[in-house]
Amino acid sequence: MSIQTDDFSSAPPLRMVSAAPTSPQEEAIERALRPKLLDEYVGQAKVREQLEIFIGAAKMRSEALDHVLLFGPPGLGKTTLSHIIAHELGVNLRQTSGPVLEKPKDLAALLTNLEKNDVLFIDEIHRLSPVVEEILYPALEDYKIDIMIGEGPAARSIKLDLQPFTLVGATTRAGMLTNPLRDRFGIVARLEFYTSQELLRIVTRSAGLLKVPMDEDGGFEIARRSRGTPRIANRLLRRVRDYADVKGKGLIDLDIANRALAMLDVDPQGFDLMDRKLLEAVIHRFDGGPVGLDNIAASIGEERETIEDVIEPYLIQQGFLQRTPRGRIATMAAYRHLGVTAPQRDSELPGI
Ligand SMILES: Nc1ncnc2c1ncn2[C@@H]1O[C@H](COP(=O)(O)OP(=O)(O)OP(=O)(O)O)[C@@H](O)[C@H]1O
Ligand SMILES: [Mg+2]
Repeated sequence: MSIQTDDFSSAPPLRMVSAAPTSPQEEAIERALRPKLLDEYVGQAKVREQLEIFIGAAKMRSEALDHVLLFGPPGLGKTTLSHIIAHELGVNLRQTSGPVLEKPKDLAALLTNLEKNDVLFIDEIHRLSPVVEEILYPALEDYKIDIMIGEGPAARSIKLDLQPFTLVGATTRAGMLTNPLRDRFGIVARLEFYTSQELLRIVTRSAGLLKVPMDEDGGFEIARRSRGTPRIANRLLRRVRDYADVKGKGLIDLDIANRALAMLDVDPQGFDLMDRKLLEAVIHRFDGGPVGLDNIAASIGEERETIEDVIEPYLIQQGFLQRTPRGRIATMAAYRHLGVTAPQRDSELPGI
């Protein structure tokens, strides 16, 4: 089927519930709201319990913690957790990211500056270039690197010993890591979407830090419409606070939260315009699917990667979309949510 994309070519609206940070100010606020201790880190019980034990053991033996891979959709707390790990270990954290490390010497400079048992955090580790990744293998395994000095015939390779250190790698895509890299992580933690109760604890804590008056019903409404994502919960809290200040008396209660979230186009399920656009496209343009990712991307004018990393995981987790070998399928829940009557081929339709 050929797809007309013209009518969707306008820039996508700024996503209220986009999971990525939208501005430098937002990043600064995020830093301020970031929990610093494992005990303050809400949810992810399994990951927390494991880390508590492994961090405790490493400290007891004065060893470097084993390398840690954190993966999961954006905004679930990977960067936060990497800072907590360094803090709990009582060591320095050096931070960089896959795309920033262009040359082997960029990584070598970082590695040789690490002190004993320090944490090196590499965000977007699936985007490391192959030549940089090569340097990393012996560093991870034996705390050694091999680097080339000089050029041409005079070039020679030298081996350098490193201090023992912990690599914490973060990625939204564990599937895009090469096998040799993945195999070098002793601790692999998958972050899950948060429950509404967990998000309520997070927004309540944030409201306290930001000195925003909020009652429990108001907080819960924000929590349950935050796509299971702390970053979105904190963002919605700030926008609902603006609404409460201007349209109300400053207190975030259920009524204010409902009105503010409706104004922000976040629906009762926590879906925003892009979520609805995706579900509508699958249902109306592709008869409910199965439809391939590229066709969806062309139809709604979004990058394939954004759909895969940001939009789709929550829709799938909530049971509105299914990923099958033949493509994406809208479930009965999606039809119901959009108020569309499902076609008479129920036997083929998955879901409830
Ligand atoms: N478990 C948690 N408890 C409390 N707050 C959290 C938790 N996880 C995340 N947050 C809050 O959510 C915000 C976003 O988290 P963070 O930046 O760690 O996400 P991320 O997974 O690194 O996202 P990205 O993939 O975009 O880098 C932080 O400012 C932090 O305040
Ligand atoms: Mg991050």
